[in-house]
Amino acid sequence: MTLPLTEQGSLFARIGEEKLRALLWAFYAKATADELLGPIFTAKIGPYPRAGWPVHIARLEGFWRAVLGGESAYRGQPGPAHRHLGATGTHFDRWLALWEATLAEHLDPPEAQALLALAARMRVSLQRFAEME
Ligand code: HEM
Repeated sequence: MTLPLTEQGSLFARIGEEKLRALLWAFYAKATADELLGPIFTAKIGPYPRAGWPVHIARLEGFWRAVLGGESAYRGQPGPAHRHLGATGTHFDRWLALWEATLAEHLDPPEAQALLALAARMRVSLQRFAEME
């Protein structure tokens, strides 16, 4: 992403693997319980926290490690993964609201703010893919 590498590195270093993992599980607990987002996630990944969730969260952990400057084996393509889900701007608004709430519960304000800004920036291109025919 566009933060300088040193700053990204320090973000992952400051948060640490355990907090990042706990944050992701907590976020997808909220997302799957949400009346708007839940059905989309459940249809694709299965009932939280079983079915495909441990694998999906491990994948997202790799994604966020890469974004935050940690070591990562993530080689996915987040854009295409959002095609044909039926997700619109309303879904992305809700996603970001739940992300913001989870960040506030798990991280200190500077890290929370940084992870919110990163997701808000990525939203633009992910939503473009989501709304492709
Ligand atoms: C800025 C907001 C978002 C970010 C940063 C994000 C990030 C990601 C990432 C990194 C993946 C993994 C892609 C891969 O397989 O390599 C993913 C998958 C997925 N996302 Fe999102 N996402 C966002 C918004 C949404 C929204 C609004 C929805 C709709 C409810 C959604 C639904 C999904 C689903 C269902 C998958 C699994 C796709 C599959 O396995 O085929 N995401 N997301």
